Amino acid sequence: MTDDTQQSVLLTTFTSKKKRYKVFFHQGKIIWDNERPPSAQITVPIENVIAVEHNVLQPKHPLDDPTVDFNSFIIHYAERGPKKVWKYCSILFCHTDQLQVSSWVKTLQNHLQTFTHRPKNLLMFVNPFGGKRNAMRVYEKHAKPLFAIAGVDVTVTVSQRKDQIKDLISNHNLDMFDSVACVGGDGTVSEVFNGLVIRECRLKDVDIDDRSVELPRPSLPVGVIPGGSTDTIAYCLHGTSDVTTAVLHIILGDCLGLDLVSVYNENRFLRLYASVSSYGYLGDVIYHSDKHRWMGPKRYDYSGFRKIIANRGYQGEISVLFERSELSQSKCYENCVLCIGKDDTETASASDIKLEEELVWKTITGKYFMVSGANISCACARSPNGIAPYSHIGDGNLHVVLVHHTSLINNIRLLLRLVKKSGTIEDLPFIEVHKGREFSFRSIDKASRWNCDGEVQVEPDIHAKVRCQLLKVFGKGNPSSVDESSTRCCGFCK
Ligand SMILES: Nc1ncnc2c1ncn2[C@@H]1O[C@H](COP(=O)(O)OP(=O)(O)OP(=O)(O)O)[C@@H](O)[C@H]1O
Repeated sequence: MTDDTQQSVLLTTFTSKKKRYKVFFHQGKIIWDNERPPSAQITVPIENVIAVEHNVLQPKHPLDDPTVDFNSFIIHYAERGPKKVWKYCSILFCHTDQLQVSSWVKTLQNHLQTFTHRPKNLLMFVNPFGGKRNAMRVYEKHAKPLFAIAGVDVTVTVSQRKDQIKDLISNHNLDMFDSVACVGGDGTVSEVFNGLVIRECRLKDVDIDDRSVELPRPSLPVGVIPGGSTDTIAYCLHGTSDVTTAVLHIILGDCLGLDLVSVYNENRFLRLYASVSSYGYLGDVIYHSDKHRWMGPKRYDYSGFRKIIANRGYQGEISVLFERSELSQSKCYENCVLCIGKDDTETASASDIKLEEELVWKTITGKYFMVSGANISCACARSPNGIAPYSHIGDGNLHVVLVHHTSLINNIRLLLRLVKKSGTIEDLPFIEVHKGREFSFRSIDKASRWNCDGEVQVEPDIHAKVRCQLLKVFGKGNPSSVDESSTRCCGFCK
């Protein structure tokens, strides 16, 4: 915000729904009294305002044109509600003096124009196949009207096949867009992320199969609107899988740097993932449940039950490139200092040089129920703490979670712990967690598959490497709720 816009002051008494309001605008905040008792004030930071416009009166006769009412204006804004959910709000103010109204409209619109980080031309992908197969309805009902109010020009593409989104993004000219978004589950988000990075490598002539190269950062930020079955990525970015919250974050334009993990076999690049790659139990579940998609999200319960009974453990050798520093028990919340510290490329590379010296490989061999490389906590509505509660979205590390082969009872304890609000799976005695930058896995004996962002990856022997904040995503991060911050607060985020 420029100094001029920061300094502007407005004070006018307006009417709204036959009630008089003293409305004040100063230092980037619009303030008015609450309509209903208790008589508190409503304060809306200009950063949360979506649009300001003169009111348009709808004609009494359908054949007449709507008319602009220069005596009233509407402020459209976003407000954080309870349970981490944001909601859309609006208020209409009227005044007998048109000059008063136009002065407010002009001043506020001038402020909004300084928010150049907000998307104007958005490329939107909708996956009609994922989740409950209602992504198009979700878009039409919850996203389209808000984008229209915000004046975002949205170009919608409905995917027709698996990998189409990835192919379109990686091979087409996207110069006319300033951002990309999707409505879908983790598989759809993963296609968008993979498409953008593959495209950037093509444009910058970077050999993506060479694990040692720095992968170039795509410039377009990505919006993630949940429309799948688990929606882990959306949940971890916003602390909720509420659609309106995700849409409002795209409109408001705040961005976070998200780590991505690149996965290779011995010779070439396989894919990038954003949430988790799991071998063993969850690999078996995704492979089995993919054949029962007709069941919808219930397929995970069905396959989960079948595969927990059938699990006999998988032998494997895991090597982790890890930091000597301790595994910090800090959760990743909004304004997380640990992630913000990695935001600046220069700072990141300086600390990288320092840390390179402290990085060491360790190798562990054993029999496992499940092996996971979690890039984020992987919390979702079903699992409020996720598989790796202390994994951060942009700190350049992943958490390798090893669940040792044990009894069926213990496996069930693990699943119950995953769905519980309190406690984490790390408290269980048969779980081992290693924080690292890279890991590789080699299967011994009978092999399972990997479940990468909810997609089947058939090659068992892989190498995975975290790419620190490779992408910008729309969001503010997971807001900490009172009970969470009072139990185990992030030492870094405080
Ligand atoms: N039109 C389509 N027909 C068939 N498959 C599609 C189509 N569009 C996208 N896909 C594929 O659908 C798969 C599932 O999508 P997605 O991951 O979004 O939903 P989900 O699996 O229900 O959700 P989640 O991953 O959150 O559990 C992805 O692999 C995606 O590539």
